[in-house]
Amino acid sequence: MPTPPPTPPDDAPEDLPPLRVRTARLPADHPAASAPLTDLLPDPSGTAAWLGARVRMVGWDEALRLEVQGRHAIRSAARAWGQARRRALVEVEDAAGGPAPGPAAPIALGSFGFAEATPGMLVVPSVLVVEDDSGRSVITAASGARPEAPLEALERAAGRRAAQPVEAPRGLWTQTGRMTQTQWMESVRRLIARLRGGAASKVVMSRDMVVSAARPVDQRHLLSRLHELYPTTWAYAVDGLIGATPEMLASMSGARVSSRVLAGTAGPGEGQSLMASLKDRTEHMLAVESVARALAPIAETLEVPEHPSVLDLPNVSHLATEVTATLGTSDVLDVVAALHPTAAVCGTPTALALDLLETFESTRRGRYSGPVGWVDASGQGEFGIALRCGQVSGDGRSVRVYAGGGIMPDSVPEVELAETRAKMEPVLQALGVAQA
Ligand SMILES: C=C(O[C@@H]1C=C(C(=O)O)C=C[C@H]1O)C(=O)O
Repeated sequence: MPTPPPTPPDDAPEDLPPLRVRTARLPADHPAASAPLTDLLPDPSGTAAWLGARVRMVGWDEALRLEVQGRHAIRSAARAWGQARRRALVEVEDAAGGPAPGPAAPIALGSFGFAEATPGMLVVPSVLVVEDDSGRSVITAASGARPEAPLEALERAAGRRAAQPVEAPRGLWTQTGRMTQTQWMESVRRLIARLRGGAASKVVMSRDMVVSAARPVDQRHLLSRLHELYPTTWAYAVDGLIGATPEMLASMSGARVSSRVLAGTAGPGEGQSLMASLKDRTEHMLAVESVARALAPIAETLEVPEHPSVLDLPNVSHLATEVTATLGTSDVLDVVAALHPTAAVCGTPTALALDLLETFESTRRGRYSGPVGWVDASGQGEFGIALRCGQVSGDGRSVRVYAGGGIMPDSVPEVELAETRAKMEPVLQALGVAQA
């Protein structure tokens, strides 16, 4: 299906046709009701997905795309989505059982750049299958015209899928990214010297590498492998950015928001050494403070646990703190705009860290370490931080893999490099390729 041209959000309002939406609950005896969600995706590319504990969704084709960029990108996305969702015309098919619980149609998936200059987007898929603990529903959407009936759209997708079955990538090779590992450690060493001189408290330095493939990588394979291997994370796919993040920026439900802050990393099962490490506890505290500070002006209540806990993952362990708040707003995008970038992915103080990144980090982050997630018709939603991910190129023949770590005055470059290698592992493992 053709992709509609991007809509400039600031002129999005009245003269554009409203989004039309149809939504139907998937009957329990429908074949698509029990298949793994990722098995419903029809094409090797164009995958849109969010797979987490609260809600899971997969989508394809595009009914609406709102592109944003610049200083207030996330705020303009919030405004444009506010207009689009309020004007949307929603038909609930088979409303006998009442409106479906969980997220309300229409739903957009979103992904924003780490840097202001990087374009970000909200996308409403033409077909979206949504699952929460109460069951599955199918939402179809179109701009202007009446969308296809939800169950018919599923059937058509099954035909496309049969013609293009999921394939594991073959013939992969790895290449260095913008810096070799040695160059990166040298840059970290110079940054540490600056931090010791008082230039900032913490800076999160990232690096990248490239996995190339003889034939286009099937996005469905990458997504479903990440979800299988890292089932306690949030697996996501938006516009070719595919990953499995353990870090929640903002999960909004009613006026309550929760944010899982991560900072401080060690090998799997080594959480106790993190709890005992002054360097990691300090690094973690800076990240928690940055979230608490961003939420305070918009919070009616704010709860920040005194001590972190340990999050254990197959590839690493992290110090983790769950910050919760009750807010005056109920729009997750407003909260995301207030929070990004946190010290977990940027540093402390933010402005000084950004300046030091200009000098020492050559990675073009794109949407890696930016917010990624979904927002529904009432502004509820979840946005994680796009970590443990790769950006699939337009032709599918390469995946740029990213990872970073918080650098402190007492960091050791070799240890930081090992940490980024461990953080690249999920995508490499899902693709089936060894570390360089
Ligand atoms: C920057 C990344 O991870 C972030 C940095 C961490 C750290 O420095 O200890 C831990 C978790 C994330 O907040 C990444 O995964 O690329």
